[in-house]
Amino acid sequence: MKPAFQDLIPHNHCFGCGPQNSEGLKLKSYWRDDGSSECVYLPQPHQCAGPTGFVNGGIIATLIDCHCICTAMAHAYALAGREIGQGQPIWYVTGELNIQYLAPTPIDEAIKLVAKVENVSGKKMTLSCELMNVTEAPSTPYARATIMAIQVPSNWLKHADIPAMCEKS
Ligand SMILES: CCCCCCCCCCCCCC(=O)SCCNC(=O)CCNC(=O)[C@H](O)C(C)(C)COP(=O)(O)OP(=O)(O)OC[C@H]1O[C@@H](n2cnc3c(N)ncnc32)[C@H](O)[C@@H]1OP(=O)(O)O
Repeated sequence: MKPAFQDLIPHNHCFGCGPQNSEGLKLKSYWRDDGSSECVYLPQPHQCAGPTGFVNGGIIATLIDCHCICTAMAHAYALAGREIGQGQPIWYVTGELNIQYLAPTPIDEAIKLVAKVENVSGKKMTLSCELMNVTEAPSTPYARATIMAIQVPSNWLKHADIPAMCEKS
C-alpha cells in the first residue's frame, strides 16, 4: 500500500492530520482509482455529541477539512509533476468550509470520507467531500461539504516547526 498523503507532507503539526501532533486525530488519506481520495476514520467515544451515540459536529468538520486540504496539497504536487513532499513545499490552508450535516453520524463504527477536486483556479482549489458509512452503502451521506483551499506562499515556512504546545515532552 502506498504511504498516506500525511506521511509525505513535511512540517505538519495539524490537530487533525499532523503525524507530529501527539494529541491529534492523525487521519490518513489515499488516492482511489477514480481520482478521488478517501480517508477511513474510527471515531472515539469521547468525540461524542450531546447524545453519546453520535459524533460531534466539530470533529466531523475537522475530518472533512483536513482530508480535503491534504487532498488539495497532494493534487497540487501532482500538477507540479512531483511526488508529495518532494522539492519546494506546497501548502494549502482552508479559506472556506461549508458543511451540510444530513444525518447523525454513528460513533461506534468506522466512517469514510471521499473527496474530489472540482476546480483549480490560480491559488484556489475547490473540493467536494462526502462523509458516509465505511461500506459506502447507497444511502444518504451523513455529511456533505464544499471547501475552498488556498495556496499560501513558501514564506509560511517561518511558521513551521516552532516548538509547539502539541508536542508532549
Ligand atoms: C506553516 C507551515 C504550514 C504547513 C502546512 C502543512 C499541512 C497543513 C495541513 C492543514 C490542514 C487543515 C487546514 C487548516 O486548518 S488551515 C487553518 C484555517 N485556515 C486559516 O487559518 C487561513 C487563514 N486565512 C489566511 O491566512 C488568508 O486569508 C489566506 C492565506 C487564505 C488568503 O490570503 P490572501 O487573501 O492574502 O491571499 P491572496 O490575496 O493571495 O488570495 C488568493 C485568492 O484567494 C482568494 N481568497 C482569499 N481568502 C479567501 C477566502 N477565505 N475564501 C475564498 N477565497 C479567498 C482571493 O480572493 C484570491 O482570489 P483571486 O483574486 O486570485 O481570484
